[in-house]
Amino acid sequence: MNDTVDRQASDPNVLQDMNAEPVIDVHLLNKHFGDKHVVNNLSLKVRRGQICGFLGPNGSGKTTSIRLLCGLLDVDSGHGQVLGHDILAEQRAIKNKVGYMTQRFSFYEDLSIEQNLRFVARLYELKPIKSVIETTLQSLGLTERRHQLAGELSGGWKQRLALAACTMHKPELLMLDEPTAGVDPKARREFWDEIHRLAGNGLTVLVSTHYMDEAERCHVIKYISNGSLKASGSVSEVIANSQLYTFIVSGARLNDAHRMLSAYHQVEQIAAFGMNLHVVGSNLHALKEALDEVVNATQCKAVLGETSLEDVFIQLISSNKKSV
Ligand SMILES: Nc1ncnc2c1ncn2[C@@H]1O[C@H](COP(=O)(O)OP(=O)(O)OP(=O)(O)O)[C@@H](O)[C@H]1O
Repeated sequence: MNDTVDRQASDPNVLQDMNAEPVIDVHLLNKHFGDKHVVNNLSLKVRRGQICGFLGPNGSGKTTSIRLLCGLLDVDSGHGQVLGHDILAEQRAIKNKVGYMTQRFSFYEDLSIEQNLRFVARLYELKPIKSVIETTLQSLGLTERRHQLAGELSGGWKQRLALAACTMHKPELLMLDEPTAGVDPKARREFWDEIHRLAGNGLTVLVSTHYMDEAERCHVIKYISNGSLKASGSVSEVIANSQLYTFIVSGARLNDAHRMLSAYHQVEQIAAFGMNLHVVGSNLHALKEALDEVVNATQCKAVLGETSLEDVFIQLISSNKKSV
């Protein structure tokens, strides 16, 4: 394979303009529901054309933050701009320029793709309606299925219809809330190819996901927990900043190695991956000491590997649980 293409595919930042103007630039946002502090001093900056992955455990406040940024919910405090509009005073202007795909995007199942799109086009008062629908059908490869009922579509085609519906008014910012939950890997890959194509044309995308492979396809990621930003940057920056070390352990007595390693406090994570164990810790010296003892006792082999984004997230989730 061509080296340049390969490098660009694995590092989306190669294609990024880090000097592009910020599309989301908000500071110290807070939102409570009753006595629950759901968004906690959250500051975010996302630049034009970036695909920003929004990650965090269930209930960490991703959906609520997206709704604050879209202008669908009022912030309790904080300030900033989305697409150059004040998030406190100009929510209507923001709503008009944002495409929002909710977690459970719903269609009229007994209407066709085309009829569903016509319904959305009327809501947005898009004109001329016929050509808007034709262009949308064409750009998302839906033309041949235009008469198919939405209720009969597979998960992947439903997502494509949802994407068509939330991009047909030509938003400048797309907010996608777990858009591919329950969609098969091939359809997810196609969906992400489409997201990259849209971003390549200047659309900015904020997308929440629990899938690590999707996080790795983002230009930047923001990890939140309890409504606060805990990690931010490109995938490689977030991994490097975690200062975690990962050893790959293999051998015939893997179960014994697992059991023994569990007793060491310096071993912060152990996870089985096929025929190997991934053993993670933040103190390299102490981790090596533990591994030396276990390797001697079990005749297993331990080699320093690469820390994955998943290792980092598991660490962030567990460290947050300990501090709560
Ligand atoms: N309208 C509401 N009223 C009261 N509590 C709410 C409301 N909306 C969200 N919450 C609570 O706020 C917290 C954050 O929810 P939110 O949906 O923003 O998290 P999330 O990170 O998107 O979660 P998930 O990954 O599960 O979708 C949760 O505890 C949720 O129950």
